[in-house]
Amino acid sequence: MITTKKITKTVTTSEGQLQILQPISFQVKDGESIAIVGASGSGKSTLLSLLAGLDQVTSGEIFLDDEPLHSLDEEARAQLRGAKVGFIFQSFMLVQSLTALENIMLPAEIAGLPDARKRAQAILDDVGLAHRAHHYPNQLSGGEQQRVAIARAFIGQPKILFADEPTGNLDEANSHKVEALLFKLNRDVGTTLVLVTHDTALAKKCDRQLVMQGGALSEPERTGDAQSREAG
Ligand SMILES: Nc1ncnc2c1ncn2[C@@H]1O[C@H](COP(=O)(O)OP(=O)(O)OP(=O)(O)O)[C@@H](O)[C@H]1O
Repeated sequence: MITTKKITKTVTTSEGQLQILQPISFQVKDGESIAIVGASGSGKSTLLSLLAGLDQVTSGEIFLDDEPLHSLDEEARAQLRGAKVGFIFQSFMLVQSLTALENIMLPAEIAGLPDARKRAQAILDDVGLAHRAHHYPNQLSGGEQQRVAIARAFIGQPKILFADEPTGNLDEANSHKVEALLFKLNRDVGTTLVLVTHDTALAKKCDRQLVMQGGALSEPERTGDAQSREAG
């Protein structure tokens, strides 16, 4: 689903060029769940932005579902994101002037999918919030807002979902609900999951962890859960 070949990122600062990602190569299989972990400033969010096509690599190659992201311009990357990619952010990023239902319908309407309202209602039901359809984001708790954001990300049935600290703003109970939902959708819809997280419990539930250190990837670490699944 994702292949990166020696991707790097260099930014221009007032003190000159700064390489924030060293050459990084790895693969993510179809349907896999991956946690990108590492200390603050190690380059996790930068890597996620490149993988999701939100930003462009300085050098190297990235293939997303066989499409060469590195050679696409912004418009083509936006088109690819619209067709195949879902996003979830720590800060939910819901449109405050739209209800929960309308927020979920929005990407389906933009994509011109038929029955946007019906689909949105069904998925709102899936995330356990049918009774909140006509509430605005500021009338919902953080956990509820993140479940709306997950519903919005999944309405287009993305092949791959990127999440930056999806449980970062949530208490333990809500984190568990959001986690359960992400892995349920990963299983049921077959969506590949790529998460950046500081939450070690969430990272351990993924098939694999990619550990970032100083802008580079240290050896991928096998998770206990994945190993015991294999053993069992
Ligand atoms: N546009 C930029 N200009 C200069 N430095 C940058 C830029 N973007 C990122 N950096 C630096 O690159 C490094 C990696 O940043 P990044 O946000 O990817 O780290 P992170 O691992 O996601 O951190 P955190 O866990 O704190 O969110 C940091 O030292 C950051 O300050």
